[in-house]
Amino acid sequence: MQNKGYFISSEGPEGAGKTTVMNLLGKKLKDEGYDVVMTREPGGIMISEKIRNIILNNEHTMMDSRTEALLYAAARRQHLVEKVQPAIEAGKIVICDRFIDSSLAYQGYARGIGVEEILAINKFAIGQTMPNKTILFDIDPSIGLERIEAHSNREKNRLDVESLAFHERVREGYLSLAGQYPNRIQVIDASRTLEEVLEEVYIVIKRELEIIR
Ligand SMILES: Nc1ncnc2c1ncn2[C@@H]1O[C@H](COP(=O)(O)OP(=O)(O)OP(=O)(O)O)[C@@H](O)[C@H]1O
Ligand SMILES: Cc1cn([C@H]2C[C@H](O)[C@@H](COP(=O)(O)O)O2)c(=O)[nH]c1=O
Repeated sequence: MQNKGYFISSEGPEGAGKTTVMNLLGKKLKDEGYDVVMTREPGGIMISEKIRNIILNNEHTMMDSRTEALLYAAARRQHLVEKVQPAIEAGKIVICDRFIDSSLAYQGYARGIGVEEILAINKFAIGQTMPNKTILFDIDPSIGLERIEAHSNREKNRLDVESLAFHERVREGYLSLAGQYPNRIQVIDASRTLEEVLEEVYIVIKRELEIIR
């Protein structure tokens, strides 16, 4: 019998450690024999990476908030149909760095467009496909931004350079979503060491995988 596919998303403010931890998790699961696809939003496939470059370009300071929200949704749609859904249907585990909750937290809450409106355009984009489990890396945004300053060699993008107040609203938005969807969204304290965070995420995901397989 073919394995059932499983869809995991990781979420959280800038510099929370999502990419680092989920890459290590993906590697651990692959070593155990799981068929894992690592991907990210916005991006993951050519068209969506191109949209990513438009959204995050520091020169695009004039971008309207609703244009931004629609571009994220468009990138999500293409990535979903081209990469995520086929992998899930083939019985793979998909680990996606950010998904719909990023739009709800960043565009819905922090930009102030409203969660219901962002949900509506995203329902159009994704239909019924939602993550089975979402790991929310919760951290004080000032710590996350410090981590990026201190260690990360990646360039700061148009969203990174928003005010601290913006990033604090992002965090509040995420925590509110976690309250609304407690079965799907698992909050993890991401301010701890890398090893501690990885261990907790691993335990959560293994428990889920053992239930479905
Ligand atoms: N638990 C941790 N403690 C200290 N530093 C960490 C921890 N986790 C990750 N880092 C470091 O913090 C920086 C940001 O991590 P990472 O890129 O994984 O975050 P992210 O949540 O994916 O960020 P973004 O969404 O902004 O791309 C990296 O330099 C990484 O090595
Ligand atoms: C999917 C998605 C992302 N964002 C923001 C969040 C980050 O600031 C960037 C992506 O950069 P990362 O280094 O890959 O984390 O985009 C958003 O505002 N809305 C979204 O839907």
